[in-house]
Amino acid sequence: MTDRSGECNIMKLVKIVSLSLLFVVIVCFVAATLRTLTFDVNSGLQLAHWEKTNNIASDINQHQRKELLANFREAIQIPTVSTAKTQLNITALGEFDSLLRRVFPTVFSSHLVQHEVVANYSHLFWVPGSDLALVPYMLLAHIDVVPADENDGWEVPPFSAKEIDGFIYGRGTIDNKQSVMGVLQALEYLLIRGYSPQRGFFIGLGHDEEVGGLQGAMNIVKVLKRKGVQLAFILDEGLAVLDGVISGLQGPAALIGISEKGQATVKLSVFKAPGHSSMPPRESSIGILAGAVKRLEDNPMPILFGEGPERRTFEHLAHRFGLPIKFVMSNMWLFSPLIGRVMERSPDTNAFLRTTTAVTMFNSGVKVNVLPSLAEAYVNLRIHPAQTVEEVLEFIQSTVGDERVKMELVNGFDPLPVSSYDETSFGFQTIKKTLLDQFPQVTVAPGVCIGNTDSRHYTDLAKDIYRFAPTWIRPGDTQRFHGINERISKKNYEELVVFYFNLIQNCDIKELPSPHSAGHEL
Ligand SMILES: CCCCCCCC/C=C\CCCCCCCC(=O)N[C@@H](CC(N)=O)C(=O)O
Ligand SMILES: [Zn+2]
Ligand SMILES: [Zn+2]
Repeated sequence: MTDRSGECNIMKLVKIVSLSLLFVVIVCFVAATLRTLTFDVNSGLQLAHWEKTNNIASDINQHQRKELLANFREAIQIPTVSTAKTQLNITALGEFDSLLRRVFPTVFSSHLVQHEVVANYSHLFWVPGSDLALVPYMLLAHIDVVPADENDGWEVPPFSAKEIDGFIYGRGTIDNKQSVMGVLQALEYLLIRGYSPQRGFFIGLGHDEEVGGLQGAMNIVKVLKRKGVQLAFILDEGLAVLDGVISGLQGPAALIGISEKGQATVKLSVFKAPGHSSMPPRESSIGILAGAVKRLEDNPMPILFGEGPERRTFEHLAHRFGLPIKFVMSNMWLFSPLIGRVMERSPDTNAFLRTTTAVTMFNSGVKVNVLPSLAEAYVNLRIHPAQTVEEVLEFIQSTVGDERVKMELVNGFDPLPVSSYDETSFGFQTIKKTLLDQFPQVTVAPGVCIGNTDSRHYTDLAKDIYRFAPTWIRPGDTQRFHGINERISKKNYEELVVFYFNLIQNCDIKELPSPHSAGHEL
């Protein structure tokens, strides 16, 4: 027996020995893997001497400022809601078509622009370039929005486009009418100012993205395939400029989605013979299913942080963290488990770490005194780039661990391929240059888009697909996607118009400048 103080000393000794051992293990691990500890993996990403292309200045006068905002507000006021594949608001989609033709008269009448309506409500524009040797690119956005119920806690009616403190509120303001209107407004102003492109480009506006894009995006892709189109790159909705969202990061970060997570919807069901509620069995179909769902929530999929391209995000951002986080972020190969533990605490950062499991529908029962025969639940999973649909299904089966619960894959697809983002990547570097010219304070990094986009249907047309719009997201804003009080500042909407205005002109360069030449830092 040791006395109380002896016990403490022994504990202290054990702690010291354990810590020393841990230190030795880490050092050995470092030596064994023969890797160099670093502070910055983003150094050297510098390009210079961009061919001058954007000769048309992007200044916006007072009249245009009013005009572009009025056009945007009208777009928000049209409830182009998609509820299910067969439940689209076609009246609103028709109205939206008329709005586009009315507020962008130059786009619809210019001899430089070819336009066709696809699958009744989607739009495809083609602006041929003067230099046929330059491979065209494509800008994507979607017209439809998810439903919005004023009673959920909206400060203003969700289709009112009302302004509060410099923000326009409404469904679609950040997902994704800001891009639809921003791209066409930029093209309208470019054409009015006499622009004609050297590199041709397409614009694709889907009308059913929120329910999978099976009509809009898929038919636009068919049209393009028939024409034999191949694209240099595609830019669609997705990630954004995050300002104050990543804790510890100095300054805002523009995350350009170079991939997007996969998705699976799984139906779980339990069947039991119905009966009188006065003689219930020990377990009901609802009880069995509730248990299965609870086990899924209690046992999240494993943290895979560092095993997919999300690792590159933090390596690119590392130099914008203070010590010691900077050191940790620069050496993800060693510290990713530690970072994962911290990031899983918040839903938006957790989404980058693992395949997420969301129980989104639960149905059963028809009457208070009838034991229901059937209980059904739908689980929506967003698949981390290092996993597949098949692996996710195996995980669900073993976690549920109850043969009475039937599992059925409703639909699913694996994570999308990773697009290039190195110094020779035309699309990535041109988007990045456009961003840095406009927002020099921003750090640009590749990222994984946690939601899905229409661009996933375009993989046969382009090797490089990017998911990004320069929408500024500040703390609290991530919940506005598909949530209440979706909004964008008037200033930010103007910035989007300017971004697309400059991006289109920047794409006219024949090729990227060679890396490491002196000058403008990317
Ligand atoms: C280190 C990272 C910090 C975490 C910050 C979170 C950043 C959030 C920024 C943007 C939100 C992502 C929204 C992506 C667009 C989603 C588009 C969408 O809603 N798609 C639907 C429909 C479909 N096509 O499946 C979806 O359900 O995903
Ligand atoms: Zn969207
Ligand atoms: Zn959406």
